[in-house]
Amino acid sequence: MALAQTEEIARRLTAAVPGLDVEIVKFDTTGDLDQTSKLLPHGGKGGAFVAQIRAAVLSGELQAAMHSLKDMPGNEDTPGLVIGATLSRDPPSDALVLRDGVTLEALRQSRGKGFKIGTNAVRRAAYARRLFPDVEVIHFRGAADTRVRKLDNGEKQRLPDGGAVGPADALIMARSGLDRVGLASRIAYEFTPAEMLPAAGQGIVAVECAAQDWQTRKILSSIDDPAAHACADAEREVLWVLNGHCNSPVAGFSTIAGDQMSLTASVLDLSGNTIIEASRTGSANRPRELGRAVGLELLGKGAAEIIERSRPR
Ligand SMILES: NCc1[nH]cc(CCC(=O)O)c1CC(=O)O
Repeated sequence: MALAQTEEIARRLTAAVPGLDVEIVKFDTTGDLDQTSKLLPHGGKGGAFVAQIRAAVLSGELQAAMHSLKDMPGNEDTPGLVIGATLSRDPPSDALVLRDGVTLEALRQSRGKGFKIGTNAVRRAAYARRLFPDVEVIHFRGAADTRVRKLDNGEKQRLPDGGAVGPADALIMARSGLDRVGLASRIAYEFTPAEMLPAAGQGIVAVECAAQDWQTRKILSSIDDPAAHACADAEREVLWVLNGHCNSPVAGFSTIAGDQMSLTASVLDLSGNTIIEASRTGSANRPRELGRAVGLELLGKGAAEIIERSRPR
């Protein structure tokens, strides 16, 4: 998936800047190699996948780095780096993938009783428990195609403690991720934002570069999508205000209509029993202001306490 996204950036750059020579450099991060452990020991999802690549941009070894915006920590900045471009947003929704023989109907009617849903995202797990209160959510990770293969083969997922869970009956995954690896046909159902609010930045590919590398910044600005960038700013401002961490179920999703932007964000506890939501509309030209207002409203409703309870120590 990461390679597909990077190739897309390269395609857009070559189209926008005639004569530009783009070389793609692949990184095997610790996070990629370790498919059993939870991601937290590496410093969280962002820590695992992002730190090594960022160091290469800061040292000048790379001019730019591709990130899924959703995976970039929203509660801390990397000094010296900026997001030089965000590509136009792919569909931000989460999707349900089922093994042969399972139907959405059966899941809904049973309230999930007797079924196992695989995901490693705390936000998807919390929303899954709200939608299907009796379901068992199991830890499931790996590349998108690997996860689907494990589902189809009825394979168990190994856990860091040596145990195993599964097999899964269903998975919840990003629709955009499934699209990018050619598995869109496996989408049995696409959750609406009302059912499962997307993660901040979901579906947006970001290109990061050195703040002082003006030449690269100029080149990247030619592939920047201002609407996606504004949504990214609004949604990430919520994370910033909440000091949200990678183990906290936080969602944030904005849309633009004309000169107005609407932003909804939520904070859940890990069980999905508690949910706090805030929704506002404001000027699309001031996305951070809107993000700040929504974030502060969530704090006013008690979001910080829920977030701190799930913070890894
Ligand atoms: N954590 C992995 C990851 N990072 C980005 C996406 C795809 C969605 C996106 O582009 O935001 C995925 C897969 C998934 O969440 O199922």
